Amino acid sequence: MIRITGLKARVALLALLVFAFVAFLLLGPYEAPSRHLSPPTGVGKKLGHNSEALLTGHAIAPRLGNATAKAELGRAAWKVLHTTFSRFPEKPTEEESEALRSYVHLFQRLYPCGDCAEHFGQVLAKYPPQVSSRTAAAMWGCYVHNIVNKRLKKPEFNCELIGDAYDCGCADEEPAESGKGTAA
Ligand SMILES: Cc1cc2nc3c(=O)[nH]c(=O)nc-3n(C[C@H](O)[C@H](O)[C@H](O)COP(=O)(O)OP(=O)(O)OC[C@H]3O[C@@H](n4cnc5c(N)ncnc54)[C@H](O)[C@@H]3O)c2cc1C
Repeated sequence: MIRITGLKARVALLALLVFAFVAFLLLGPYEAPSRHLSPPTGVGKKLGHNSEALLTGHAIAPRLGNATAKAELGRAAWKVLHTTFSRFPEKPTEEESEALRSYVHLFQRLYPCGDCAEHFGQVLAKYPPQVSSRTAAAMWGCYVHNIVNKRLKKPEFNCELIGDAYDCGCADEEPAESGKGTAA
């Protein structure tokens, strides 16, 4: 047993006990922190019922919101890719062909959907980008998109129609303004 002697030590001990008692009254009993982080006040309100999964790092991919975002991203990405091919020169320089090859490989590496990017990487390894001409690039793009379609059990696209399918509306010449140059 510890014996406390001396007036100063007793006063210090008393002060410590009073402090602990006041702290208990103000803060309540001590709780060991939970292994799971709880959302900071207000976060749950903003993020809805997924907030816990988001903060603890659990996958939220199976949820509908995420699947929808993945599909939207895919549609937009394919559109950019196919339209890029449709605007590529029919007779590219070596440097232009190299630029397209790099673009496709970087597109794959940086694609924001990780599992999509991983699978597309395997497709690229088997079927490297065809960059010798606009037609070659467009047909290649159609072919690899069909591989992804097949994997996702989506219908095959008829690649003979690819030529008309991707007109970005970004013609080189500006359309003549109506009324411009006409007699008053
Ligand atoms: C590189 C890449 C990899 C992907 N990998 C995955 C994945 O692993 N898992 C996943 O869930 N999602 C993946 N996606 C998304 C997926 O491919 C679709 O974009 C998404 O599911 C939406 O499909 P959708 O039916 O609206 O049509 P999309 O496949 O997005 O096609 C959009 C439009 O393009 C046209 N089209 C269809 N096929 C072709 C073709 N062969 N050539 C030219 N035009 C065509 C059609 O008009 C179609 O409506 C990937 C997307 C990209 C860009």
